[in-house]
Amino acid sequence: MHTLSYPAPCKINLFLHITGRLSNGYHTLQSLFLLLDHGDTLHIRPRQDGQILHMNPMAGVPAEQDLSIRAARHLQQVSGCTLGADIGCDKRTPMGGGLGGGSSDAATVLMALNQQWQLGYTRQQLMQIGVSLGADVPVFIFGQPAWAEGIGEQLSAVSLPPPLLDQYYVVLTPQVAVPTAQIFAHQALTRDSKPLRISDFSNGANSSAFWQQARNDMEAIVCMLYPQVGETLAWLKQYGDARMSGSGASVFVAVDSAEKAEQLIANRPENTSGFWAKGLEYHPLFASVTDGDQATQQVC
Ligand SMILES: C[C@@](CO)(OP(=O)(O)O)[C@H](O)COP(=O)(O)OP(=O)(O)OC[C@H]1O[C@@H](n2ccc(N)nc2=O)[C@H](O)[C@@H]1O
Ligand SMILES: Nc1ncnc2c1ncn2[C@@H]1O[C@H](COP(=O)(O)OP(=O)(O)O)[C@@H](O)[C@H]1O
Repeated sequence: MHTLSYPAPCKINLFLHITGRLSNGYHTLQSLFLLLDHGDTLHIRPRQDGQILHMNPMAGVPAEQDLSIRAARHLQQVSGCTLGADIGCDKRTPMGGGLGGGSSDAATVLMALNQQWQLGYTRQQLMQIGVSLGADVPVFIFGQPAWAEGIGEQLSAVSLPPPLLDQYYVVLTPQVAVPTAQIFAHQALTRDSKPLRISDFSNGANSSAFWQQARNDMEAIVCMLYPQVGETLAWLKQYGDARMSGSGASVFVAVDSAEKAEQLIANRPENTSGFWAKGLEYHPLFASVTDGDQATQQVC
């Protein structure tokens, strides 16, 4: 079989509230995830000998630790499949940027190999397989704008009002990698945000009242520990209601035209990388996974 190419879009968190901490150290949160039409491309070809190999490992990420390789090995293990895969990646999503690049790579590998190895797992099953690789993996398999609870894996589809889907998201990433675990572990992190109800969003997504109470609880700590993030955020706030995505370091703002987005990218502060993108209603691989309750029979 030939090598096939698959997109791995990035995400932004339109807001992120931390509502508590579990006994295993993980945090309960509420967030609104939006996938963007910008991201990595994975190149995947099945192997008959069962090996799973990375064709172009990234500097600083040994193949064994790469989430795309870990996803393929995990899927092989849980399915008992004897096939392997060659995996390559064109990396465009900044690493450690709060844009879920690694998690999206993992999700894309799970969806692609589910097809190539003819495993027949449903969306729900693949999401369960994905969550053990990272809290952010299921949302990419879910594949739609999502209201997230639990550790980020309990997902409900939300229809975003047209302004949120039609806008142009300008995303800037200062040259600093923020370790997610460090921020979640910080003693000064807000962990007691009052839970919102999904109906607050469904009824109020168009109102400024909803957005005034929707923040990113990790933003203050990240800006304190990594001043470049605070500076980039302050710059972007000149142009709208800018926020940080996830645990940073990326920050974003929505503008209403591609021209404005281009202008912001062209004038962005030194030592930042940037791109603009639009929100996705569906992950490009959404239709490749079935929603049925039962998996179809495995042929691997
Ligand atoms: C903060 C968020 C928001 O979308 O995204 P990123 O900024 O990483 O993209 C996610 O919750 C991150 O998800 P993900 O990056 O998959 O996290 P994991 O690999 O599962 O966990 C990394 C570490 O973060 C902490 N962690 C993660 C998720 C969570 N709900 N509570 C936590 O306390 C744990 O200490 C864990 O060891
Ligand atoms: N395929 C991958 N792409 C990006 N990062 C990866 C990948 N595999 C493992 N990692 C590791 O995961 C860390 C977090 O990466 P990433 O998912 O891009 O950021 P975030 O969790 O902030 O959204 C990286 O710093 C890197 O060490």
